[in-house]
Amino acid sequence: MLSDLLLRDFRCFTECRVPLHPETTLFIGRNAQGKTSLMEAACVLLRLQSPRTSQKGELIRLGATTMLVEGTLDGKKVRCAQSATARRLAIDGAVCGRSGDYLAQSGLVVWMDHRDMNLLRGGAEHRRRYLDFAASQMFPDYLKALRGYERAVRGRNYVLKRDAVIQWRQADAFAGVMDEFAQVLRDRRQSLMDSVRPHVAKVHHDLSTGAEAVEVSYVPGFSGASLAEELAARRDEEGRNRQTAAGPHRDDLTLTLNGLDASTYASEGQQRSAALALKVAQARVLEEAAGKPPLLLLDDVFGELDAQRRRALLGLLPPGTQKIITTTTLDWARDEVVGGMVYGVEVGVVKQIEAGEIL
Ligand SMILES: Nc1ncnc2c1ncn2[C@@H]1O[C@H](COP(=O)(O)OP(=O)(O)OP(=O)(O)O)[C@@H](O)[C@H]1O
Repeated sequence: MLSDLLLRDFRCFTECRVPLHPETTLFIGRNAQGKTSLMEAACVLLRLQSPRTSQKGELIRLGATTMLVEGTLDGKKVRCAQSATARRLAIDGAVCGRSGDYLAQSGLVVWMDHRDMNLLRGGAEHRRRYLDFAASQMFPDYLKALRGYERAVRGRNYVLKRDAVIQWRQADAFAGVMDEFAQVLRDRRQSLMDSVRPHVAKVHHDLSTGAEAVEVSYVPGFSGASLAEELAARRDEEGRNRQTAAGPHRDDLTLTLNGLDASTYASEGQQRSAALALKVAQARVLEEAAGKPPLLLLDDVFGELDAQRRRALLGLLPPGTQKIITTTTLDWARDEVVGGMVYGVEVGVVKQIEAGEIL
């Protein structure tokens, strides 16, 4: 459990310390007051990544040079300080030189927001990000394979584009490096989706009327035993297109509703339920893997749902899950957050709201 959070020079916050509730912490405020930034800080602290940006400099408050996020996780002090070029991580005062060591000890996270609809409607990169966010929390070797693969495929694409006559020996050398990483990524993503698939079907069944069947499948971006061999066999195509034709960077997920493509066939409400089901399934699978539920970060999700689906969603989350929720309106929350902590957020300042003020 993350029992408190300190932000210094993070986004619009100069300094802010917030005790968190073991179950439900709610941040309420108008748009652009800093609600999402608070949750983002929790995500950066536990996973060293933001679901909003890959540009680390964006997290640092304008005018400052370093940001700090700190918290108490299961009794341990975790700390992430970052400038535009360097990052310092520490657990209980001991510096962690390698992010892998830090991540192995920091907590698990599932993030849900309105952009989850992109899992259905958006390009394959959104679904690959879903795979990466979960798989990197389940498999210790995943991030190393992902970073290694991404570096190699970037290098190979550069070689394919660079010269009028392609230097195939160089391209093949990169393919050799990609091959091993690609096997790891495909195995882990397949194994993740084997665990996720039954949960998605079940959660979606419970969230909707029960009459619709949702199925999710993993579609690897290469099919044979060796990626290098597959690329060698597609040399003509790569020569024409000047980019790497196969590999995990082409992986995707397909979602069907009653056997039909959910991205085109499903209604908006059905797509929303399918996206929620994917995220709840992620939480359940992470809990199965770790033996304890992840921290759930729910950014303005509940306001968009009708009361029935809201209750259904809350009931489907792993029991005892710690949740941080943001909302612009308390209308829906009066019943659901009884017993939790509620904070008002206004231009980077956070103030606790007492129960009497809510009701
Ligand atoms: N690096 C930064 N330095 C200073 N301010 C920033 C930085 N990055 C973002 N902001 C500002 O922080 C404010 C809060 O943004 P945030 O997304 O957290 O708001 P929010 O309350 O979640 O809004 P919404 O309800 O619209 O999602 C915005 O005005 C944004 O422009």
